[in-house]
Amino acid sequence: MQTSEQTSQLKIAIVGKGAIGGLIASKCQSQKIPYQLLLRQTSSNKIEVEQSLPFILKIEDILGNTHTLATKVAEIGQDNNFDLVILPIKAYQISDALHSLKSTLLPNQVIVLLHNGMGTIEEVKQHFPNNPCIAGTTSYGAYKCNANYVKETGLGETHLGWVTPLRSAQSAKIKRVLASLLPPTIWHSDISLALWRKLTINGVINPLTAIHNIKNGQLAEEKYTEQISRLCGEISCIMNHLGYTDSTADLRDLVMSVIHKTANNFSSMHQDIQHNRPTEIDYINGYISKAAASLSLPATENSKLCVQIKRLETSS
Ligand SMILES: NC(=O)C1=CN([C@@H]2O[C@H](COP(=O)(O)OP(=O)(O)OC[C@H]3O[C@@H](n4cnc5c(N)ncnc54)[C@H](OP(=O)(O)O)[C@@H]3O)[C@@H](O)[C@H]2O)C=CC1
Ligand SMILES: CC(C)(CO)C(=O)C(=O)O
Repeated sequence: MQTSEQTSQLKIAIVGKGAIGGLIASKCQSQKIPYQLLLRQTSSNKIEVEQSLPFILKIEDILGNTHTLATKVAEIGQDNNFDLVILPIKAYQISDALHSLKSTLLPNQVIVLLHNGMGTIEEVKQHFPNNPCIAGTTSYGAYKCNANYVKETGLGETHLGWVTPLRSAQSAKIKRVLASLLPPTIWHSDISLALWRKLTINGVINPLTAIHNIKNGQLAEEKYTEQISRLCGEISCIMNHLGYTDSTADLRDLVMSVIHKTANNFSSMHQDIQHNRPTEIDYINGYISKAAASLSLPATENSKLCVQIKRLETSS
């Protein structure tokens, strides 16, 4: 395959046509970065995927302006004409997507994980031990109104870092391009710390808002204070064993600041439960509980939330 390494611009592939994927596509389009969507066939894109026709995606930006994208598409696993592939999909969807990419992905192609939760880096290392890999997290907000319409609901920031580095001049170019997609972008030499902090935010806000059927801001009420502290305590203990210094108070302050900043949001897990969709609980509190068990540490509060969310998933 001819990559664009020595020639012009990087070519980007985006897996799916979801909320965050749609936002990234619109940023590629506006910055004239060559990109395509890698889709699985569904009733809403069967013709485009089968006949490689452009997929029409409308993006409403934060100012309310609508942009119509006619995006190039390919079926996931059928095309590898790109330098890096971004996976802005749910954590529990990563395994299937990696499986689809397995037969076509070349060892020099970069994998970019961009989702809530943790545990998928291990899946990438298992399936693609030689591929360069970047992991990240974003606090941008986007909502998929229907199969072809994505609304940007909040500007945020993006944290990225190499988990398996690419040792070539291409690396700086990749960093530059990714930094322009969901800015501002903070590059980390150890992305794990940023991922643990985001995991803490999602580990507290997401399950509690889903269980109590409330907006993020309602978690500032005093009746949740002790439980939030206990959850942060368990996570801080794990992080300290992994060499990070964040205390219970540091994590609680971080979570409370996001509760205040996103007071009017319904968390993604709240929305998943309300719409009878699977949640990312296994990759959030489930990951925390497993990490605790592997270090022989307690995670009673996190495990309890897993059980409660699983119950809601099966009853909805
Ligand atoms: N939306 C938001 O505001 C935010 C989301 N996040 C996180 O970002 C991640 C992505 O979220 P979001 O964009 O909302 O998710 P969406 O559910 O909107 O999008 C997921 C997309 O992935 C596609 N997909 C799933 N599996 C595959 C596969 N095997 N092959 C090809 N395509 C696949 C889906 O395709 P199909 O259309 O075929 O179902 C869908 O288009 C999540 O971890 C979320 O928690 C983080 C911050 C904010
Ligand atoms: C930060 C937060 C909690 C914002 O709602 C989020 O990431 C989510 O809902 O998944």
